[in-house]
Amino acid sequence: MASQSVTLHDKSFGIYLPETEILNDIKVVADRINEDYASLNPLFVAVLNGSFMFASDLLKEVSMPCEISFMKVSSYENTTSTGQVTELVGLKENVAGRHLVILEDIVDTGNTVVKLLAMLKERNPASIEIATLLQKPECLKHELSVKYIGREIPNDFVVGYGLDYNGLGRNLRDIYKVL
Ligand SMILES: O=P(O)(O)OC[C@H]1O[C@H](OP(=O)(O)OP(=O)(O)O)[C@H](O)[C@@H]1O
Ligand code: HPA
Repeated sequence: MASQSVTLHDKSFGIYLPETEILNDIKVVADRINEDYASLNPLFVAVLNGSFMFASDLLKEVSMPCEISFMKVSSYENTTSTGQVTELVGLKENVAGRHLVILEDIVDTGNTVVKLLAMLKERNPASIEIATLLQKPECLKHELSVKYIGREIPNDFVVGYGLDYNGLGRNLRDIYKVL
């Protein structure tokens, strides 16, 4: 049973999406990916740190042969995007000719995925799509087509299920929003 509220650093958060709903959303995304990539041996590129839980639960529902690797970029301090995406931890795989699916916990301004798309496109993959657990459509600053979206949410800062507030909250099984 999820706690109704949590306090992290100086902020309180109330329950927003229980784990059961998160897992249902992930199953719907995974079913679509299973259909679209049945014979394509996709390479999932999970964006650290936040996407680790989403990547784990999504991959358990993916039924075709596939691979996964991880990249790390960072753009957030406190609860606001700096607009700068830095700290790339690279991908070792040769992605030329591969079908890539970027895995994100959340697309907010879109700064992170736009930068990642540019970095990855330079390496000539056969295709690139984005799968995100959450998207905040009101916050998007880029023309961006996100093919797989678990759920659209309003512009509230959320934590849990991999998402953090200054490092804390990633371990929560459920998603909470700032009160
Ligand atoms: O669409 P955007 O406005 O770029 O926001 C989304 C990104 O911000 C968060 O990552 P962050 O840079 O905070 O690193 P983290 O995953 O380590 O928390 C989140 O995990 C996304 O990667
Ligand atoms: O709402 C959010 N919560 C945690 N990390 C984030 N990164 C972008 N938006 C968010």
